[in-house]
Amino acid sequence: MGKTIAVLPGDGIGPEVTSGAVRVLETLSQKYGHNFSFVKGNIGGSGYEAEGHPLPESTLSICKKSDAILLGAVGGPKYDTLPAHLRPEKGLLAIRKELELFANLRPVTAFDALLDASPLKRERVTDVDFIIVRELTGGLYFGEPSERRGDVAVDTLVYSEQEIERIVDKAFQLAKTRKQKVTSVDKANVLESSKLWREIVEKVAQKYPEVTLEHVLVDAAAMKLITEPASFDVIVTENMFGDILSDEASVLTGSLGMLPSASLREDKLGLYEPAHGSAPDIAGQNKANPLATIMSAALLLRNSFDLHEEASVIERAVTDTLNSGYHTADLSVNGSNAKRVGTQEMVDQVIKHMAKYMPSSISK
Ligand SMILES: NC(=O)c1ccc[n+]([C@@H]2O[C@H](COP(=O)([O-])OP(=O)(O)OC[C@H]3O[C@@H](n4cnc5c(N)ncnc54)[C@H](O)[C@@H]3O)[C@@H](O)[C@H]2O)c1
Ligand SMILES: CC(C)[C@H](C(=O)O)[C@@H](O)C(=O)O
Ligand SMILES: [Mg+2]
Repeated sequence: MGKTIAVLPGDGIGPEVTSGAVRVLETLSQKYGHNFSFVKGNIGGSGYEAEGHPLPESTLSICKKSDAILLGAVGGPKYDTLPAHLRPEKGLLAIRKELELFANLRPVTAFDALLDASPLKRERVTDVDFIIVRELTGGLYFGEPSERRGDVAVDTLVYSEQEIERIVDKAFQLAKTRKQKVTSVDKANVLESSKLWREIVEKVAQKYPEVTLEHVLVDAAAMKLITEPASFDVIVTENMFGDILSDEASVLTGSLGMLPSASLREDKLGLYEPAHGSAPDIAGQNKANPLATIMSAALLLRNSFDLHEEASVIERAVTDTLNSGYHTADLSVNGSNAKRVGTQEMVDQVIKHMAKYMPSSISK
């Protein structure tokens, strides 16, 4: 199958981790005879440096012509003095909005090899396997006005019924294929937008009688992620709550470098990126954990290309790599087989472990 993947490395560790994921995808493309082609585009601070804008027109056009998008990360202190509309993060928000990528899926899985890498007790993180469904194109990030008025600053939190309904429906659809439980997170004791959110969740839930629904206020949800993380299946929430809770949830897996994500819309085009940022503190040092981006590539194969076997080759190879003791410096792994390696060596190990699950010659 000829498929085009737009690759937007971005800033900081973005280029290091995306190049690793591209090597993984190239290996699969070759072994399965898929003929993937990769087209690079600029985004974020590097978009501004190369083309004067954090989301250049050329990048948007490449993405619109592609079958899927793989993104690294944007941002960094060297861009802090840019005017607000040229900041790297604006490029990321703009691509999500322009392409209507309203559903951000962030799976949180505790790997056996990393149960002691989390600061929580291993009993607590054993069996952690949930997914955060974060609304991605509404809420405080996009509401107008968002401005300064003298010594006052204003941001606006807006949600329409339709925006809530489509993300909540996505969450229930997913729950049907998993453990049949949805936890809706809001702040309905205070916010009007959350009251509407809860009403719509109740309405959508009626279509899915087989799925158990619970409502949890966001402050309590932040606590429960630590005290009862294995009790969750699908968590659905608005944009900013989802942003904050997903970084918190990453700690259960051992590192922010372990959390992949898929940003989806109604058709097959999707944008796949690690949940982490550009990690300026370790950029360019071959220290970044590439697994979140590699696992995002697996989500790309599953969601945009329906290549489930190929996706599971990646997922099994990641598990085997970790089981063999290989890990990057962000993961505290101490067993007798522990081997600390750099970004590129970690990618090499994943590719090595993929070999045993792939056909030895081109089969399609
Ligand atoms: N999707 C994105 O592009 C995205 C997401 C979050 C933050 N950002 C941007 O990134 C910049 C830095 O933000 P931050 O420092 O708050 O968050 P960050 O996620 O970049 O880093 C937080 C901490 O986690 C570590 N870390 C993150 N990813 C890692 C990986 N793959 N391997 C090993 N360690 C990793 C970093 O070294 C750092 O100590 C900011 O400009 C921010 O706006 C971008
Ligand atoms: C960089 C920033 C705009 C972004 C967000 O808040 O959505 C990031 O934190 C993320 O989680 O993808
Ligand atoms: Mg975030």
